Amino acid sequence: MEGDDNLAHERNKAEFDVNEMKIVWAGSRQAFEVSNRMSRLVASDPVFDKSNRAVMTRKELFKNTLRKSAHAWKLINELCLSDEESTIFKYFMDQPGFLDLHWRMFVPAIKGQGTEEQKQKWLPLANKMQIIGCYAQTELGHGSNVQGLETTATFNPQTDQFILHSPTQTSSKWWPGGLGKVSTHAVVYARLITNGKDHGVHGFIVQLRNLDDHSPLPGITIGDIGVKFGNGAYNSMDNGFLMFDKFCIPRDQMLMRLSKVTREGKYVPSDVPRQLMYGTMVSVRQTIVSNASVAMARAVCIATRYSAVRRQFGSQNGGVETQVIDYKTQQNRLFPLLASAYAFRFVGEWLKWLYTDVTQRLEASDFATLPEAHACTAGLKSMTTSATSDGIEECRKLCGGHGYLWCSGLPELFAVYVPACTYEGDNVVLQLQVARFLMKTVAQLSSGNAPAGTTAYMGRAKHLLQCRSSIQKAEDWLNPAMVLEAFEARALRMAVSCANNLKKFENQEQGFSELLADLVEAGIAHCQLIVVSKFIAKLERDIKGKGVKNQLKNLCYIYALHLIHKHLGDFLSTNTITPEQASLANNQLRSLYSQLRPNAVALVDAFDYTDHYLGSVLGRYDGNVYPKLFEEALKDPLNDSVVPDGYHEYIRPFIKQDLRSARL
Ligand SMILES: CCCCCCCCCCCCCCCCCCCC(=O)SCCNC(=O)CCNC(=O)[C@H](O)C(C)(C)COP(=O)(O)OP(=O)(O)OC[C@H]1O[C@@H](n2cnc3c(N)ncnc32)[C@H](O)[C@@H]1OP(=O)(O)O
Ligand SMILES: Cc1cc2nc3c(=O)[nH]c(=O)nc-3n(C[C@H](O)[C@H](O)[C@H](O)COP(=O)(O)OP(=O)(O)OC[C@H]3O[C@@H](n4cnc5c(N)ncnc54)[C@H](O)[C@@H]3O)c2cc1C
Repeated sequence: MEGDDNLAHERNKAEFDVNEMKIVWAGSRQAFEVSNRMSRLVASDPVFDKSNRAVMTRKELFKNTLRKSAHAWKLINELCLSDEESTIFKYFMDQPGFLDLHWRMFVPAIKGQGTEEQKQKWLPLANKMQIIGCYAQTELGHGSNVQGLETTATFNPQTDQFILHSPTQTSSKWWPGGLGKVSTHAVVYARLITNGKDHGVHGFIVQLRNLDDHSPLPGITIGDIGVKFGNGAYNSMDNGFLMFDKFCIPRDQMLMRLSKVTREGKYVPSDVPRQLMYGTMVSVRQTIVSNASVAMARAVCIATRYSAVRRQFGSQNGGVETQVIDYKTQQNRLFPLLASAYAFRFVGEWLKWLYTDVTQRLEASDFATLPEAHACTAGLKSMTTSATSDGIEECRKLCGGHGYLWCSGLPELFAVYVPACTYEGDNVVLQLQVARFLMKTVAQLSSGNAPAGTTAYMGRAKHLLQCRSSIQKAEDWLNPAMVLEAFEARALRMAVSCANNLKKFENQEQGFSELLADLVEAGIAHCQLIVVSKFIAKLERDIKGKGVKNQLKNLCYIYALHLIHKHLGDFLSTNTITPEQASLANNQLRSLYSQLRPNAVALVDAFDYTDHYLGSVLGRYDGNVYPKLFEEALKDPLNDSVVPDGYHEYIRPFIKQDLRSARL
């Protein structure tokens, strides 16, 4: 059977309304319409071609990214795209570049931390891209430890200026995207010093380059930090370094919405939590969770379509071979990833709601939910990006040898995606923030304060610490209350176990250091509970379309039960479930895989990705894999000539045994 016949046959088997599922995936009919229109707008424009990124030199790749960015900006203006449309348009451009940092970090940092006057001055320039900005926080010596940054901003009352200085090599800014070659400005984080006193890290708007000829301003040393992981991939981004040599900026360029420095040099501390200074990171972490679902879906779409096209073994007497998607091992690796894509989508929707809610509360000076918002954004960013990076690599392996080809789309996707485990907060460091939050919540349980939000379940500690799962048969694992209770009991017991172990240490910080590995596991268990509970909550909503809810139910329970299987040690060692109940979960999981199987291709079609966005020969909508693999191979520059360059110098001497003449 040809690839296109295979996929047509698969699509005919679907038991649900794919068009309605597309709307559930997008979040609303309007969101679907925008996403569909923007992705096709990008795909139809030859400037956004991505086919030769792997064979471009770094300079070509970078210049091509500038070209694409300029073209995108022109189209956004000509077509008067809304903010929502242009964000999605840039996303489907699928080319990491300075635009990401300008719009996702520089502009939000000014919006969140600038005074009204500062916003009035800087935002119109940034919104029209008359200035281009980046987010310069990380230094050569410190990234995770923000309080350890070394760059100084010393107030000089004589000139009413701050003097920015990099006192050591390790204080050089290192990593900011868009800094190396493009940005004219940056929000720079530096230690504020007034009257010889260090007030800790604060944000400043700093001009870096001359607006006439783009040269660095005197007192600024700047450049790109060099080639990063993978061909093409994130190398389109100019991650940069920056050093200040007593570089002066006016006092009104300190971002002063939170704390201030007066004309006399008096420091006026913030009367709101100083952590609001970290607000830009919280906002980006929230969007990274939604991005995780998109990246996971992309890899899964490629692996699912290819697994339906690919056949190996199983033929008798020359008949058709088995589609590899029919092997239970393939399903056991692939279907949980498909379920994870949907799970991350829905938890991303919820996190967006939570972030909007906390933002509104902060505007009304209600800071009560800030710790929860920080823990959720940090923990879910960590958990979903780790799972997605691993998932993309698993999808590559699911595609066998061809998955290793650049044109499968998976190597580049992995290389672009994997730094999400590090940027915007290292995943271990962020998960430890969740653990701290959990330890505080557990410590307060005896005080009578009922925990709220995502830790509300801890308020039922008495029950959850001693309950035994009442699962008796495999179908019981489709009972949402029973599944939730298992995840709640496991998460609470792991957190309480850490808290009890902490008590054994006289010094709590030392205890925390000793128990770091267990604390991370407790944080992950809590985050997995959030994802499962938000998926279950989604099922309780009104979901339209023939068979759509049924498919989502299957995906939800596949997500939950595969986690039980993967983290069985946690569930058994906390006595949350018995080995027999674990075995029933496995039986149910197998049954769910069989139910999902005929719908697998339609479930990835529901992502509505264009072939342009997928960028994969293996994941093509028409399944026409083999002829296109040949076409791609023939395009490789090595195939430009039949006899390769270097033959006469380095191959012929071997064959003719005249190695003395080889130019080694
Ligand atoms: C195939 C081709 C595909 C192409 C695809 C192209 C698509 C492109 C799309 C790409 C999308 C992505 C675009 C984004 C690009 C991202 C670029 C990355 C940018 C960066 O990385 S910026 C730098 C980020 N840096 C960090 O995240 C640093 C991490 N460290 C910290 O955040 C903090 O320092 C830490 C570790 C959380 C806290 O440390 P600690 O020492 O405890 O800190 P403090 O003393 O300051 O704080 C103590 C107290 O505050 C609480 N806290 C901490 N942070 C927050 C917060 N943000 N909000 C609220 N509260 C906070 C902390 O919990 C403590 O509370 P206590 O109650 O315990 O006192
Ligand atoms: C592609 C990319 C783009 C980036 N873009 C930007 C940008 O635009 N702007 C910007 O300012 N920065 C940017 N960064 C920097 C990024 O935010 C930092 O690299 C990140 O915050 C991690 O910090 P680090 O590099 O100091 O890691 P480190 O903290 O040095 O981590 C090294 C190891 O130590 C472990 N570790 C560290 N602290 C602890 C702890 N307390 N407990 C247990 N383990 C610990 C970590 O888990 C990790 O395994 C970017 C980075 C990358 C890779």
